[in-house]
Amino acid sequence: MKISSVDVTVFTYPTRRVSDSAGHSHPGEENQAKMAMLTITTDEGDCGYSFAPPEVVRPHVVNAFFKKVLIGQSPFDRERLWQDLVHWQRGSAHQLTERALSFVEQALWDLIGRKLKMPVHKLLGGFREKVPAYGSTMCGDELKGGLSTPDEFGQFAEKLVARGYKAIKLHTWMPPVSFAPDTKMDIKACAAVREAVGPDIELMLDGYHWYSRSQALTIGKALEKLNFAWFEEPMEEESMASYAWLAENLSIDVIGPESLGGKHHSRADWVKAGACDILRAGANGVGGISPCMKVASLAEAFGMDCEVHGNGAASLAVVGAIRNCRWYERGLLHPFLDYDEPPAYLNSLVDPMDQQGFVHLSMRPGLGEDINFDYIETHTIS
Ligand SMILES: O=C(O)[C@H](O)[C@@H](O)[C@@H](O)C(=O)NO
Ligand SMILES: [Mg+2]
Repeated sequence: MKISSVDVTVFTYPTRRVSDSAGHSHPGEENQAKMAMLTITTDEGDCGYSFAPPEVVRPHVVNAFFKKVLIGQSPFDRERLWQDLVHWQRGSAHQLTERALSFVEQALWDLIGRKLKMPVHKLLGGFREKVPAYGSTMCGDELKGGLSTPDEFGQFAEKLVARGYKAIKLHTWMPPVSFAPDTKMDIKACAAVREAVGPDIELMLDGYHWYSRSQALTIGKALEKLNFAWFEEPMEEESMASYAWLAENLSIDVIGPESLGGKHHSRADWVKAGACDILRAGANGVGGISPCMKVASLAEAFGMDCEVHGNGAASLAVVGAIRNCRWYERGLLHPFLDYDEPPAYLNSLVDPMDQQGFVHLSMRPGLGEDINFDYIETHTIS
C-alpha cells in the first residue's frame, strides 16, 4: 500500500466564534468561517483525514513538503515520514510550521486507524475509554452577561458544575479588553469562582501570558490561598529561566510550556531546568500525536503528569492512551455558546461528556471524527 495523493478541500461553515485582535476566541455574530479538510489517499483507496485552518495547509505547504515526502510511501512508515518532514522544517526556512506538521501527521494516524479498523487511542496505548474533563473557559470579555466581571465568571462556573464538570480552568482578561492585563481582576475572578463552586471543584488559572515575574508571583501566591490546582502560562514561555524562578518560589503547581515550539526537545529542557511541575503539550502544538506521546513519556519518566493541551480528536486520542494526564481540556466555553452543539461538518461531537463530567472516547476507526462528507461536498469552495 502506497500514498497516492494528498489533497485539501476548503469549505465554509457557520459559527458564532470570532477572534479578537490578539487571536483569542469570543462569542460574536454568526459568520461563515473557512475550514480545510486534509485528505491522504492510498493506491488501495484508503483515506485519512484531519481538519486545519486553510492557511496552515496552504498549497505551498502541501506541494513543497507534504507531497514530496509522502507520495509513494507507506502510511505505516509514519515515524520515518514524520522525521523526514521535521527536517523540512529547517529546510523550509520554517515555512512548514509545527501545526502544519501536526495536521498531516494526524491524517496519517487517521488513515492507519481506518485501515486497521481500530480507534487511534487504542493503537497508541489504550489506557482508558473515558476521561474526566475540565471546563476551559474562553478568555474574559466586556460582554454584559458574558465573562465581563468576576461575578459573571462565578455564575458561569456554577453552571459548569451543574453540567457535570469537576474542574474548571479560567482564561481571564487579556488585551484588547480595555482594562487588561490586571492582576487584581484576575485574582478577583479566581476568588469569585472559588466562592461560587466551593472547595471540592478543582480550579486552574490560565491568564495573560506576558506578566512579569513579580506580577506572576503575586497572582500565584493568591492562587495558593484559594487552593487552585495549577497556574498556567502567566509569563512569556520563551523565558524558561523565569518559569524556573517562579516554580521555585511557589508551592502551587506551575504547568507548561503550552505555546513554546521545540516539541519534546524544549520540554525536556524545561524538566531539566525545573521550570514546571506539570508538563504540557498538545497534538496541534508539538507537531502531532506522536511527539505529544513522546512528551507524555518524558513526563512519566520523571514522575510528572503531562496535561494535554486543547480539545479535539487528536489530543483526546493521546489522553485516552496515557495514564499521566488527569484531565481532558474541554472548551473553550462561554455562557453565550453551546459547546455541545457539533459544528455543521460533523454529525456528532468527538468529545461528548456525560452528566458526571466524563468524556467518552469514540470507538470509531481512526481519530473518531463523525464527518459529514455530504455537508463538506455541498459547501466546498476550493
Ligand atoms: O487563545 C488562546 O491562547 C488559546 O486558545 C488558549 O486560550 C487555549 O487553547 C489554552 O490556553 N488552553 O490551555
Ligand atoms: Mg493554556
